[in-house]
Amino acid sequence: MKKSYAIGVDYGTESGRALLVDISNGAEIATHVTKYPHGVIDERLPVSGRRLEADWALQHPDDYLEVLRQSVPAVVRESGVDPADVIGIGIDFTACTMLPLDSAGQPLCFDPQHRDNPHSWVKLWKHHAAQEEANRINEAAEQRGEAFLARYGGKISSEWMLAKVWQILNEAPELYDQTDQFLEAADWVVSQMTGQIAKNSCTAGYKAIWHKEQGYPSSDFLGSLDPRLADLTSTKLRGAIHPLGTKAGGLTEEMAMSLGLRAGTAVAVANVDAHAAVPAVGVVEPGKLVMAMGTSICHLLLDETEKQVEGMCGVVEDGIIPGYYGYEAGQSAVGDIFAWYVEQGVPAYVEQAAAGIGVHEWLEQQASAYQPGETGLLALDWWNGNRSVLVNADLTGLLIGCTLQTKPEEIYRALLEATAFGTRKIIDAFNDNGVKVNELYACGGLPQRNRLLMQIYADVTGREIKIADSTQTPALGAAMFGAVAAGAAAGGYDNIVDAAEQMARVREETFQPNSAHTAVYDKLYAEYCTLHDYFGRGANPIMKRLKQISEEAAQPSIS
Ligand SMILES: Nc1ncnc2c1ncn2[C@@H]1O[C@H](COP(=O)(O)OP(=O)(O)O)[C@@H](O)[C@H]1O
Ligand SMILES: O=C(CO)[C@H](O)[C@H](O)COP(=O)(O)O
Repeated sequence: MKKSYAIGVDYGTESGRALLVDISNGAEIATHVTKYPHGVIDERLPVSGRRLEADWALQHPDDYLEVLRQSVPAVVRESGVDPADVIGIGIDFTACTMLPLDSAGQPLCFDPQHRDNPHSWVKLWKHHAAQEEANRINEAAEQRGEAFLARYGGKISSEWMLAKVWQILNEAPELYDQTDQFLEAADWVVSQMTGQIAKNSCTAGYKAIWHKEQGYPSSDFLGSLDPRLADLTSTKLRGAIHPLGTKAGGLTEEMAMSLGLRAGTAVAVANVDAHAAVPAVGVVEPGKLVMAMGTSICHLLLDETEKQVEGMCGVVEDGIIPGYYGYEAGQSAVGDIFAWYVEQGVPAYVEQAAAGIGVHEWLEQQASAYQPGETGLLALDWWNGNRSVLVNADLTGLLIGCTLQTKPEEIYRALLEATAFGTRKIIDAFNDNGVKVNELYACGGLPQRNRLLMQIYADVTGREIKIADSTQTPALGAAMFGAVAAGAAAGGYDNIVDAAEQMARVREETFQPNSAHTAVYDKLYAEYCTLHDYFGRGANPIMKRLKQISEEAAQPSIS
């Protein structure tokens, strides 16, 4: 029987990767990673070298096209598959990662006239400089009793479209005026593949406060924030929004040539990275929490009903799997915290000792020798703010319990544990509000790299954790949506549930909680909750004040 293939392209924070899979069984035939040439732009703008303020995180849109140009031909070449047998392609992306476009659909930062303006570039999901706008949106929505707020856990995040758009309007009104459309980078890349914009319901629902029946927030509400925003959704956020699995179009001749595929190959509307991972681990029903664990963690869960959960990022009907309400929560930094410690925190002797195996691996080995609680350390995992349940990017990290005897591996262990406590907080919030979490599934880079981390998560949450078989789970999910966009008649699938049945897999080995460890972690978690509430909910916002003092002292030069 003739084989059909699909390609999934996963756009992460640092790199993009393409995965070519066999549609009949999900077998992964070839994969290729392209590091973004400009990486995360958080210090200086490309070309002009202009300095950025704290909390900025930008990207270069051409880096996304570079991933297509490099990684797609590479997987076709390596697999030896006939391009005619590649019937669908899907992409998933970090979100809200957004950019301003001109009337030809091109990024404003490509225009030499605008490129020295930081607001003309892609604002990456972890750009947190719109916290002021997020706070004002939340106050106004609460005062007016806006119904949408409850769907987002009571607070809109600075990571989202409206906060980012409003920051552009506030700080660069002339650039706002020059913008024809603000688009998720995910939708922009699809538009470059197909020659037309087809916005997806996942980013719109989770990141742009769009609702299937109610649409966007009213122009009355937006106008109350700023009269210039009143027509935002009918102008700069205009455009039909399509359900996941929809075919956005076919590859253009030019794109097909550059990718080494056939013109007209079905392209699916884009998806969010973490959300694409859910069907890729075979989760298509309630009760199973999927953790996409990498730089950050996104927690995804399905349920039959729409409930209010404190601090969740959002609940969107059909947002992950059609027919269910999809819930998202998250931690804004996880792997990033460990990376920070490895890069900024360890003494030279650790680097020397780890020379043969890598610093993460050495620290993991050493940290494994400790029992839960033995280090006497406790940390708050807010190195990049708190996305759930406090939804406050002004919060910062904390480590207590250090003595003159504290060792680097103990700090590393405390950081691993802190992120696990952050996840437990999220699980508790779901359970307490009637959205049941019975099983845990993990995917992303971390479960493959750090066994101690996964055991700590099992112990802290008291739950078994199943691990994705694929090392490229979001890309597999994106490829599955590519197969759905192609349709069963063309050799793909008619819906994502059918695709998941054939193409998804988890490993046989799971991480089981150790009940003695869980008992100790219960005590530490109670202490974590005390710190969490004191620094995160208390009337005394110490962390915010420290940030203000630091910003005043730094006197940034951005205009
Ligand atoms: N052995 C390790 N233990 C813990 N964290 C690690 C280890 N190796 C890499 N990391 C962290 O994993 C993160 C990258 O995760 P990955 O899933 O590959 O990327 P992304 O989130 O961009 O998709 C980085 O933040 C890195 O610091
Ligand atoms: O908010 C998101 C999804 O909703 C981001 O896409 C996500 O947190 C980025 O993830 P990572 O870089 O860890 O893959």
